This record gives sequence, structure tokens and C-alpha cells, in this order.
Amino acid sequence: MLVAKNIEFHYSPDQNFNIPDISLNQGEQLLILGKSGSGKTTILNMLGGLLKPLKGEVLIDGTSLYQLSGAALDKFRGKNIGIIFQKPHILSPLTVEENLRLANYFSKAKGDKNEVLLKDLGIFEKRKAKVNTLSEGEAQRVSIARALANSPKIILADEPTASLDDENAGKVVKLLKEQAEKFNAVLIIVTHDQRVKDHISNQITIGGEV
Ligand SMILES: Nc1ncnc2c1ncn2[C@@H]1O[C@H](COP(=O)(O)OP(=O)(O)OP(=O)(O)O)[C@@H](O)[C@H]1O
Repeated sequence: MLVAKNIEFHYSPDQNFNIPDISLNQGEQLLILGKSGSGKTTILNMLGGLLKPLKGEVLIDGTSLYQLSGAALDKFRGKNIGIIFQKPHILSPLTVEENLRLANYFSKAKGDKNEVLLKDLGIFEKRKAKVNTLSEGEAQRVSIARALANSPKIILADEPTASLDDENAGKVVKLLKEQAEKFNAVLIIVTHDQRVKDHISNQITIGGEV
């Protein structure tokens, strides 16, 4: 389902990220641990079709992402990959519901799963609320709902627990796992947060001990 092989990348020649090969089947989960600055967001962006590696390739369902043209890659990403960014990519003046409909619109999905998704994530009762009136934990769940709105085969989450207290951090990881299991999707979480360690047993560490 998701394969990354022989990936090489650096922003400047004096840098070198050591990026291990990754191979995950449908429904498998992986935790990538790394200290701040170790390249976690960089890897996630490469796996998500947002940053072209200098060498190597990323294959999703046999499709080599960076062989696709820009427009085809955008379309492929919209259909297959859901990314939960470190800083929520949601529009705060809009309501929860409107944010989801916007995601549906961009991925041409019907939006028939929105209600179930909001219920699963415990934010259904907030659907008419503007995002800028939500707590950080609620806003994080909206950004998860948005990323999952088109039932992606690959779910990538960048430090999804960084700004959450213990209780909410645990909840968010559980929700991500449940949703991935429900859709039999690949789930990759990158984090430096030790609290996530106990939730996903398949782990790799980049850039030395965390
Ligand atoms: N666009 C860029 N141009 C140049 N250097 C960059 C760029 N983006 C990131 N870097 C550098 O690359 C390194 C890895 O960054 P990255 O954001 O991938 O790390 P990270 O592990 O996700 O860190 P954090 O946990 O703090 O978010 C850092 O040293 C960062 O300063």
C-alpha cells in the first residue's frame, strides 16, 4: 500500500536526513519518533506528496507519487491521502460543518460521511460553532475530521498531540487509530511525544534517541 525506498533529502548540502525505507500494508500503523529538528515533518511531507525527495520514490498502491504531474498529484493526494498538519489547517471564521464541506468540495467527495465522522470524533454538537470559538483539543479533532472527510487510504499525522494535555492526547491517538481501523487505512504518526509511544507498537526512530 505505502512504500518509501531509497529516499534521500536535504535542504542544504551540509545536512543529511537518514530516512529509513518504509513498507506498510493496508491497515498497518507506524510511529516515527524523532527529536525536534530531526526531519519528521520533512519525511511526512515527502510521504504525503508535498515535497519531492532528491532521490528515491514513494509508492502508494503502486503509483509512484513524484512521477505524477502537478495536477495529477494534487488529485491523487486529495483522493488517497489525509494529512493532519502540526498547525491545524482549518479556517477559523468558518463553522465546523463548513470546514468539512470545503474538504468535500476540494476532493469532490459527497460528504455523506460527515455526520458519522463528527459523531465519532465527539464534535457533532459543535458542528454549527465557528472554529475560532473551539478549544484547542476540539479544533484538533476538526482538523482530523477534515483530513478524514474523503476516507483516505493513507492517514498522516504530524505531532497531533503536541499541544494537548494527557487526557486529550490519549483521546486523539485513540481516535486516529479507530478511524484508520474503520477504513482499513495506513496510519503514520510522526512525533517527539513520548506519550504516543505506548499506543502504536510498530515504531522507528530517526535522528538518534528521542
Ligand atoms: N524549508 C526549509 N528550508 C531549509 N531548512 C528547513 C526547511 N524546513 C525545515 N528545515 C530544517 O530541516 C530540519 C528538519 O526540519 P523538520 O521540520 O522536518 O523537523 P521536525 O523533526 O519536524 O521538527 P519539529 O518536531 O520541531 O517540528 C530543521 O533543522 C529545519 O530547520
